[in-house]
Amino acid sequence: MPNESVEVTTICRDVSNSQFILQCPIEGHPDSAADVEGSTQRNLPRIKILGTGGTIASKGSDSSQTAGYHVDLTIQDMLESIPDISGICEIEYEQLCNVDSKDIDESLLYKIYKGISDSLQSFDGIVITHGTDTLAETAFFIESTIDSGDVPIVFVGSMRPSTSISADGPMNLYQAICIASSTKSRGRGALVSLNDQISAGYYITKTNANSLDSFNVRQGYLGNFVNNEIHYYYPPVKPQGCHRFKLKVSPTETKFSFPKVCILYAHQAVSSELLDLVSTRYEGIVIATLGAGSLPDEVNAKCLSLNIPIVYSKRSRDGMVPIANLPGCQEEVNYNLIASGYLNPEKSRILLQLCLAGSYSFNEIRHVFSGVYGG
Ligand SMILES: NC(=O)C[C@H](N)C(=O)O
Repeated sequence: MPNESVEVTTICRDVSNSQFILQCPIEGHPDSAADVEGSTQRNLPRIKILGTGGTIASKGSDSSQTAGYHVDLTIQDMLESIPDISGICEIEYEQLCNVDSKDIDESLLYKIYKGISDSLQSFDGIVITHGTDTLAETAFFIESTIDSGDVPIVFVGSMRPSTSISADGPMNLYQAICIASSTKSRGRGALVSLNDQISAGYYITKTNANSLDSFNVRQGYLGNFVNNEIHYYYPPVKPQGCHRFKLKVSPTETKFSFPKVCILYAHQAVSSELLDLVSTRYEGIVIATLGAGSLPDEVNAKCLSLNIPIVYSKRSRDGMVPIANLPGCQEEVNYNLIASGYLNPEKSRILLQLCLAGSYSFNEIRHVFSGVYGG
């Protein structure tokens, strides 16, 4: 398997004005029942919070507004909305950006990657506040590119803006900080903490556009947060078959970009015309196929005729695309179709981009996807 470094461009980090350190007061926090074993007044876990925006950092114009609000809060504002955590951990925070997650592009993704990588050595846990719409993609990218060792990386967002009645952001943020501070979270990689549940960033999907219980993970939640207690159902574990890519910063470049991969959504009467339209402009294609890899014969034939990797993913939220459902002869040299396994289209897209950035061959890409039972 190739393990070449992926060349990426460096970005200009201008965060010198947005770094703050909250000093831990002498007295411990009376409510600090979260599992932060070993923490003492002098030896609390050090947590880095990286702010990127999202609904958790948003304000509406009145307390009943839950749509059409705007990003407006900094990390500092958000920390003011949660109980005193100075008895639980020491906090340092950095505002990487403040955007709706629809605007998390490759440069911001890389900025988040860099913010996490730079913090791993000096912190015991990292929390990333993020919009929920694309949070799962960022978490997947981070799990695929960063070996965080023991350091938990906890993504958190909210479904209601900060101004709403029963806003969920403060509780979610508080829980994420406790989870990142807990020794129980060590060795679990990228986690997502939302609505009292803890899940693997590699597998989580946003499945509800409105509800507080917006994230779902068919592979199972890893744990739960109840009344300041963190309960993990399993010992520390990382996703099976996750391929780790190494990103390398090239100091000469100024903008981070990835090979272009698009997602096509199949439907009744889908035609190969779509493939004609995009195949000259993209280096790879992911198709949200019908069922478990099903497409009309004419579309399959077009896919096989193109000399770019095409990942067969699925419209169905759950289940998988097995290799056996791919058309054509898989023994053929230059066979360009890949089954996504359990990965949904948006995660397949990121994985394919990472493979293409490393100049992986069709076979090597297939091998990477086989980790999630595709290939
Ligand atoms: N709940 C949210 O965070 C949604 C928001 N549009 C975002 O992804 O930034």
